[in-house]
Amino acid sequence: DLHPSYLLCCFFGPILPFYERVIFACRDDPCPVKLNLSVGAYRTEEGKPLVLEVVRRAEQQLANDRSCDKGYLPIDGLADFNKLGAKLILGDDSHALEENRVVTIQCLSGTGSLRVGAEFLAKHHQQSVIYVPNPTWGNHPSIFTLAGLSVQYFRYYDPQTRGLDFEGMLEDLGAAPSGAIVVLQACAHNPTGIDPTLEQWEQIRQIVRSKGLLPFFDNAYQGFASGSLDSDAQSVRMFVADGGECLIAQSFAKNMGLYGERIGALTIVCTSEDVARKVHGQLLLVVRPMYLTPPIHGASIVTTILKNSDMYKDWTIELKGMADRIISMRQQLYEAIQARGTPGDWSHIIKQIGMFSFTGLNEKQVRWMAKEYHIYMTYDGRISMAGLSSKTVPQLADAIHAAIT
Ligand SMILES: Cc1ncc(COP(=O)(O)O)c(CN[C@@H](CCC(=O)O)C(=O)O)c1O
Repeated sequence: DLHPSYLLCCFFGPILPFYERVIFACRDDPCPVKLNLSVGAYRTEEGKPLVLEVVRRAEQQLANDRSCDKGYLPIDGLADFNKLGAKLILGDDSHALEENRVVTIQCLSGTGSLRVGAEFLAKHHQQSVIYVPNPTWGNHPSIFTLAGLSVQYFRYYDPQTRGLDFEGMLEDLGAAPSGAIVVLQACAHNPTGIDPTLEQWEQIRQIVRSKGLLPFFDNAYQGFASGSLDSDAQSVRMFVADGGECLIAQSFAKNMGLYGERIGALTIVCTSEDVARKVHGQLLLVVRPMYLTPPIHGASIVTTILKNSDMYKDWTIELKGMADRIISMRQQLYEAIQARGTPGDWSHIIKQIGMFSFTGLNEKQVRWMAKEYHIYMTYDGRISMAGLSSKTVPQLADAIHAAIT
């Protein structure tokens, strides 16, 4: 009576990526003070998931609206959601929007947006090679491979400096075949927490355009990195402003706390209105046999908030509160490590941005910390800063100090 996953492992190798094994190890750990820093989901100072107040108000408004029903949405989702979501990432003054060169369809959060975009590209784009950062979000290779694309990597992280390997990145993008697709994380890079500067983004844009590469932005953390929706959209808007094509996968999981509502959107910026119309038709042919139409509730919440200026403002305040708490956790952890005199330069903890910090701890140290200190992070040394609190910072700093010395 072998567990099904064991059988599958026998035939297909370990079906659980390393971080899911970490999550199960943490779940099965009976220690009352265990600390789970492995999943990119926001937690409050009390360590609890957060439902934004503005989300609760939007849901209340929807519940009271007797005209709301639970009928099928169109294949491309809630029209108002698509329109407002596109403006959120592209900006109110986007020329691409004014020229009707933009196609946006509601998808199943960021992951679904990436997958639908990948399936579309596998079917219609002349190049099936897709370049992703090394390292990148653990799910990217599977999403693109299963869609039929061939995954390659470009250098992104320099373990020596614990910073961006910018020269290596430019060199690898420069060597990519013309037409290749390039995945760019718009902000708050997962797992490194390292983002290019605006000047570096401009150099990336120039090489992408000059080589005729197709940018596919993964915009999972807009507003969550800096606390500003517009600042975190600058990389995307820089590319769209030049009139070229790009794809953008959008998620409201983190920035609106709608993880389980699975609400996101795929936007494709085209070179003309006519191409946009044809792309829209082809996207419907991808979605219909995949999941027919997307879910209504999450889209209704987001639309209610984005449509109402007071709710939108309240959302930006709560969003900045989440981003600021994470920034404060970075500062507190850095100071606690410094106070312990832990060997090495730990300034990357405060230089990195967004949900994650790439600590530089190796797998052996990570496993030791799990065993001896009941602290769980992904084996590549990535910690979710959102999982920390002022109370648990000392526990982590002690564990890091012990693992290093
Ligand atoms: C860069 C990036 N893109 C897309 C997603 C997918 O988000 P959606 O919920 O589909 O909108 C994540 C979530 N990565 C998190 C959470 C989940 C997971 O990977 O198991 C993480 O890396 O912990 C991400 O980090």
